[in-house]
Amino acid sequence: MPPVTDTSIIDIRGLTKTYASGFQALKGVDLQIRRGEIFALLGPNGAGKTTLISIVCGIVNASSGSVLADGHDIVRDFRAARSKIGLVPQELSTDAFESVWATVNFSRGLFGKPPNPAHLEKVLRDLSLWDKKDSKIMALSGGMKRRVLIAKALAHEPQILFLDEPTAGVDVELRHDMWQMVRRLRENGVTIILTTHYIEEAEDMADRIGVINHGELVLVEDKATLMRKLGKKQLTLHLQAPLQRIPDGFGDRLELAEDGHALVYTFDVQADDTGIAALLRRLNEHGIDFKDLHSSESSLEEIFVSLVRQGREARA
Ligand SMILES: Nc1ncnc2c1ncn2[C@@H]1O[C@H](COP(=O)(O)OP(=O)(O)OP(=O)(O)O)[C@@H](O)[C@H]1O
Repeated sequence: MPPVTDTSIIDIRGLTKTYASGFQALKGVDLQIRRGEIFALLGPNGAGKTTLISIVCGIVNASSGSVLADGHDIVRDFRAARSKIGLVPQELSTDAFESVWATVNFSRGLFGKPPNPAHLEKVLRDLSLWDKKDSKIMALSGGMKRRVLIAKALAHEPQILFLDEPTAGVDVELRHDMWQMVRRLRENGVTIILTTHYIEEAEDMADRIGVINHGELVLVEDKATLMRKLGKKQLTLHLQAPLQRIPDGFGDRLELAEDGHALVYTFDVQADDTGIAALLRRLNEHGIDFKDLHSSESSLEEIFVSLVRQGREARA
C-alpha cells in the first residue's frame, strides 16, 4: 500500500466501477485530496461524479482500486473510514415522521459518537433550523429539508465533507448560508469536496478543481494555475467607424463583433509575445481607429466547456 502523506486526507488509487448493466462509470481514477482544502469536482451529466463520491462513502462498491479516508481503507476498515466522512446527498432519504432533532441525533449515534447536544444545537443554529428542531421532517419546506440533510451530515463532526450538487435548485438565501457554512468549516480544518454544475461556484470557492468526463479524471489543478494556464484573454477594441470585414493578413485571432463596431483579439495569457503591439501597429497602418479598448479573461466555465469538447473530439 502506498504511504499516506500528511497532506492527503483521501487517497484514491486505480478506482474503477462497472455497474451490473456492464456500463463502466469509472475507468481508473487516481486522486489525492489534500487535508483542509476545498476541492470542486466538475463534469457533465453522467460523468461519474456521484459514483465516485458514493464509493468513497461506502454506498456503492468499487470494481477495483482502493480508497483511504484519513488512513483508513474504506472496505477493510469501513466504520473508522466512514466516521470521518459526512455526506450531503442530492436527495433526502430520511424518516419523514421523525422530528429534526431526532433525525440529527440518530445520525450522530449511527457513527458511534457519544451524545453531544451542544454540538447539535450549534449545527442547527448555524443552519437556521433551531426553531424547527421539534418539527416533523415532512412538515418542512424543500429548502428546510436540504438544511436538515446538511445538519445530518455534520452531526458526527466529520473531518471530510462531501457535498453532491449542494445548491441545485435551492434559493439564493440558502445558497448564501451554505457557502458561509462551507467557509466556516474549512476554517475549522474540515476538508470539503463538492460537485457542482454552477461553475462560478467552483471559481469562487475551490482551492483545486478536478474535471471528470466519461469516468476519467481529465485534469486536476490548482484553480489559480488552471485559470492562468488554460485561460485566454480577449482584447476588445471599439471602433470609431464600423468595418464590413477585417482586411487580409490579420490572422484568425482577430474577429469582428457587434455588427462590425468592435474587433475582438484573443491571445494566450502565458504567451511571451501577445502580439498586441503588432496588432495595434497594423490597425494604425490600415487607418482603423478605435475609441476605447478593454480586456477580459475567460471564465472557468469557458475553460471547462473547451476541455470537455476536446475530450469529445479526441474520442470521435
Ligand atoms: N446503478 C446503476 N446502474 C447502471 N448504470 C448506472 C448506475 N448508476 C449510475 N449509472 C451510470 O453511470 C454513469 C455515471 O453516473 P453518475 O451518477 O456517477 O454521474 P454524475 O457525474 O454524478 O452525473 P450527474 O451530474 O447527472 O449527477 C451514468 O451514465 C449513469 O447512467
